[in-house]
Amino acid sequence: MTGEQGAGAGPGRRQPPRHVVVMGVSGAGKTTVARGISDLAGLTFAEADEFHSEANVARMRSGVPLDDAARWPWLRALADWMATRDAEGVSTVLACSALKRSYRDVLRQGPPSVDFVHLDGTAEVIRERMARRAGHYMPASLLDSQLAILERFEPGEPSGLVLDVSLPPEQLVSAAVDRLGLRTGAAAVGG
Ligand SMILES: Nc1ncnc2c1ncn2[C@@H]1O[C@H](COP(=O)(O)OP(=O)(O)O)[C@@H](O)[C@H]1O
Ligand SMILES: O=C(O)[C@H](O)[C@@H](O)[C@H](O)[C@H](O)COP(=O)(O)O
Repeated sequence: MTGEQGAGAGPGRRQPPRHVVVMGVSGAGKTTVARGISDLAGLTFAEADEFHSEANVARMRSGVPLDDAARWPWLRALADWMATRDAEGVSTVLACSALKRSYRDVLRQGPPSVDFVHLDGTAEVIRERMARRAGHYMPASLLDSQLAILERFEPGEPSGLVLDVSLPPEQLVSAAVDRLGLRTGAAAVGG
């Protein structure tokens, strides 16, 4: 599906594309929720993990956390991806850790506007999910370093939506779509 429908485009009533980043530590449910938003609201989905260099993936696989220097080119590539889709009139939803304010600010430099949804929850719930998840390069041992650097939305930062990871995925998806006003029908009517 493309973002045109999700953006509520109609003849003479074209809405600007929307860009949503579902953020949080590894295992929080970003991929699950971002895919659900894509399916429900018609935004084009991307997985930020797929933008990492081979060197970054090898580093995480070996249990060494990324540092800022390893993340800046990755974040700029993600911002560019959103900006390019925006220029095409396509709305997007990205699953991306975006753990620090400065990382989110790089993403905000891409398209004209970005909405963040933070999937926040306890280390216990997330650790248990990571342990059960099969076939992913990210070792559960890196969760501690992710939680240590996580910066929640700060005063003075453009506000974002915070959702509790312990809710079922469908509830998280519909809460995000409703609260961000992404429902295809609603957007078209409002358009
Ligand atoms: N809200 C949820 N409730 C229960 N399990 C979930 C929920 N969201 C995701 N999961 C499961 O937790 C694991 C991690 O989810 P995933 O979407 O891969 O997280 P992330 O992309 O943030 O690393 C997966 O096995 C997924 O099926
Ligand atoms: O900045 C980072 O350290 C990585 O991007 C990291 O945050 C991300 O979580 C991994 O790529 C694992 O992927 P998942 O978040 O999908 O588990």
